Amino acid sequence: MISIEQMPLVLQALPDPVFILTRTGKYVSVFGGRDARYYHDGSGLVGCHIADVVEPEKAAWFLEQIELALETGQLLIREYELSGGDVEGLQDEGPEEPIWFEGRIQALDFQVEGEDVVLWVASNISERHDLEIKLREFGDTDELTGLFNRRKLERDLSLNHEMFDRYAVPTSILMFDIDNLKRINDTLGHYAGDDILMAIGTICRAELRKTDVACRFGGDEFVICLPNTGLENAVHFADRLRECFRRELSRFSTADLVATVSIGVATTVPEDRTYEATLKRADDALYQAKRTGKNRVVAA
Ligand SMILES: Nc1nc2c(ncn2[C@@H]2O[C@H](COP(=O)(O)OP(=O)(O)OP(=O)(O)O)[C@@H](O)[C@H]2O)c(=O)[nH]1
Repeated sequence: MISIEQMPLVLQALPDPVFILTRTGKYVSVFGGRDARYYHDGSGLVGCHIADVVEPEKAAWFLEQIELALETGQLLIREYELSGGDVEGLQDEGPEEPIWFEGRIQALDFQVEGEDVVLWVASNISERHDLEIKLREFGDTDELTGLFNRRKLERDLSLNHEMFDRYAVPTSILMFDIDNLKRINDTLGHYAGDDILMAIGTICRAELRKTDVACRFGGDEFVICLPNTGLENAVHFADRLRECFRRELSRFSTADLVATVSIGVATTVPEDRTYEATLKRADDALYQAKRTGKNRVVAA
């Protein structure tokens, strides 16, 4: 057993910093943080309030988490970014660059100066965070829309083409492109264009079946793969989707600019030797939809 006198030495030796914070955000104590590769020495914060040393938006977020931990009594685990420069009162030791932290926050069963308190353990997870971002790049998801990316689509289309060759199960492909996005970007700004792309993702998630695969093919072009669906049903669905986009995207329209989509539809036929052939026919149909006035569906 270690003695009560040894306890402070143990706490000081902890690699991750441990804060005791009151409900109103006062730093009552700071222990540990000995891993100087990762942390600024937080000892200068004792006696300060979060709101006095951290910029207002972040301070409000910290106070919310403390409140939640006290209310629920549960262990809260939160990720956040903070750099030494975000906190006044830190000495100039520790890393310069912003750090991603995992905070583990737990209510304590005692009060300090008449206030409820929490224990806040802050671990540096920057390396893990960078790795997660890299993994996402190699993954199947398009970051902006949350839809699948081209890599995933091509795998699925290839698999579905095999199903067609073996069992004659047809797959339909919808290829669509936002109308007039260039002018919308130029008029309303690139962020408005991004909002439209994100709205496309949301609509697809709401309208598609679990077995359908929607992906951002690149830029403002999207592809939806409908397994086990013939041409007639695919065209019917495409038209419903086109109308849904027209309705939902109307909030981005101005007097002389409408955000709609044009859709080309193709279904596997025996002449399609590879999925690329079906995709090419969908692309040609999309081109026709654009040429004949936009905001329409054309079947290959
Ligand atoms: N905001 C935003 N715009 C993008 C993104 N990716 C591509 N674009 C823009 O989308 C436009 C697509 O070009 P086009 O398809 O030729 O232009 P369009 O105005 O949609 O023309 P039509 O398709 O003929 O209606 C380009 O101006 C790109 O810069 C993106 O991630 N965000």
